[in-house]
Amino acid sequence: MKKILIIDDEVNVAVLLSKFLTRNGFDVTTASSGNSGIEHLKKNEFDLVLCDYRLEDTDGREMLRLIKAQYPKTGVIIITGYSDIKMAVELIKMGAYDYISKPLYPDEILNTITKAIETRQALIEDDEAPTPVKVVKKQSVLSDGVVLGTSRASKELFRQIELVAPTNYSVIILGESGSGKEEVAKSIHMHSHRSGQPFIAMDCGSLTKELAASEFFGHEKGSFTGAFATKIGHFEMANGGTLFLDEVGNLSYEIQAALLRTVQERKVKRIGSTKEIDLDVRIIVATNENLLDAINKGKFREDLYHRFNEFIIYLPPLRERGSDIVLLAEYFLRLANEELGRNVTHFSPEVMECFMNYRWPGNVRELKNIVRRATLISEGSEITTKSLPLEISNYKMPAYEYGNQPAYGQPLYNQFQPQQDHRAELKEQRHDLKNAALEAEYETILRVLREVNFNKTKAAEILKIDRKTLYNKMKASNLK
Ligand SMILES: Nc1ncnc2c1ncn2[C@@H]1O[C@H](COP(=O)(O)OP(=O)(O)OP(=O)(O)O)[C@@H](O)[C@H]1O
Repeated sequence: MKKILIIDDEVNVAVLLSKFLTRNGFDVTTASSGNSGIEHLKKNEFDLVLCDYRLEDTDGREMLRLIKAQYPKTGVIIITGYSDIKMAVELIKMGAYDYISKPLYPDEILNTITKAIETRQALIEDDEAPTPVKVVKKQSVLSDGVVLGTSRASKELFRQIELVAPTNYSVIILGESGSGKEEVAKSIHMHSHRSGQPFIAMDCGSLTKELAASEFFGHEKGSFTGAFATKIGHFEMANGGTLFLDEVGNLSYEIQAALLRTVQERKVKRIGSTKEIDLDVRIIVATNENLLDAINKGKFREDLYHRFNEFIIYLPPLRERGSDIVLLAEYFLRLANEELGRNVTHFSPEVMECFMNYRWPGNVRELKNIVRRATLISEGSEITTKSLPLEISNYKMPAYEYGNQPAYGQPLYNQFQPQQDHRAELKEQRHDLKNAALEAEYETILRVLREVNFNKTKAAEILKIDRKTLYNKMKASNLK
């Protein structure tokens, strides 16, 4: 039986917790002060200590320091009366397994305790003593296939990811389309203690009203016409891990209400089932629209917004990320070479200058795409301006933005230089009809996306397809 020590000077809380944990199969000891807690620690070996932050004779930080020094394999969870992200991060860095704030939810406590004990067990088996919490890697370029960038904006972004990742806070990521919001969400997940659990991404923009509930909560076979088989919802799939809701502002008001209930109660019921499933899911949402505006217009629920708004990350557009453009372009060139079996080694200085000047309405997604196409159609080892679409190679910055110095070390690119569009050549490489049709579809989608600044809702309208179809086509042709 696993042994837990509760240190809390609020006797009612200690008694309630002790009864609840005993009922759930733990061997519980309580102490009403730091000193008596220390006495218990000297006499018995505990798997876990649940320690209140404010104690009459000491505080949670001191207790944590002492336990980590003298009983390094005992897990510590700190309980506080209010939620404070800075303190949470500090305690976790000092070696606390987690930090929970009052009011205490039984399921949350049980989940956290179980995980803390499992982690301790793994540590004992590996015969390792250090903190079970993963520390975010401090490298500046690549982590998990994500270019972290070296611009000031990227460094600040990284600092925020590092701050929030180890906590259980819900996060809102704000940023233009294609700026890398999903990559940020993945980084948060990968650097949290949930990294071994699923990361499930949902594009809320492509959910139809009819299917949304089923996608979120799942359904039982036969629960409505068309429910031919049991379906597991995204909440259930993400259990233990992170659920990422992209373009959350597009959800209907009704589904927002159901979402709020699920998040508050931490339980989910498949449609057509009476069985409640306990949930331990961290939620990260992303949006490229102003949710406060949506709240004012009655399109987004304020209570749901506050549930999500425990931490906000603003992701700057690519045009504001200076040196990152070079790093990203070089990274995408490597990816494209691998994917297409090419050996293009570098960009000409003029290309880099175009990249630095262009406004990138489609952000990182557009850059990735442009580099991939240029790699495909380039003839030698260098990507020159001939391989860029005219709108990029001919892009001229407004004079007030341009300044007098070349941006990338070499003479300014002459915008009147004759341009050759190699897309015709690319088409010639495609011999069969299916590829030609796909190529034409790709060109049309890309052109429309550019026209509407990569707004997928508008693009789907112009292309006369629904958002889900657009989303799938973008994914299939590597535009996503
Ligand atoms: N820092 C990065 N490193 C490597 N690839 C990146 C980075 N940021 C974005 N990308 C790539 O750019 C593309 C767009 O990124 P992502 O889907 O995360 O953007 P988004 O902001 O979520 O877009 P949307 O608003 O349209 O959902 C993806 O292919 C992604 O892999």
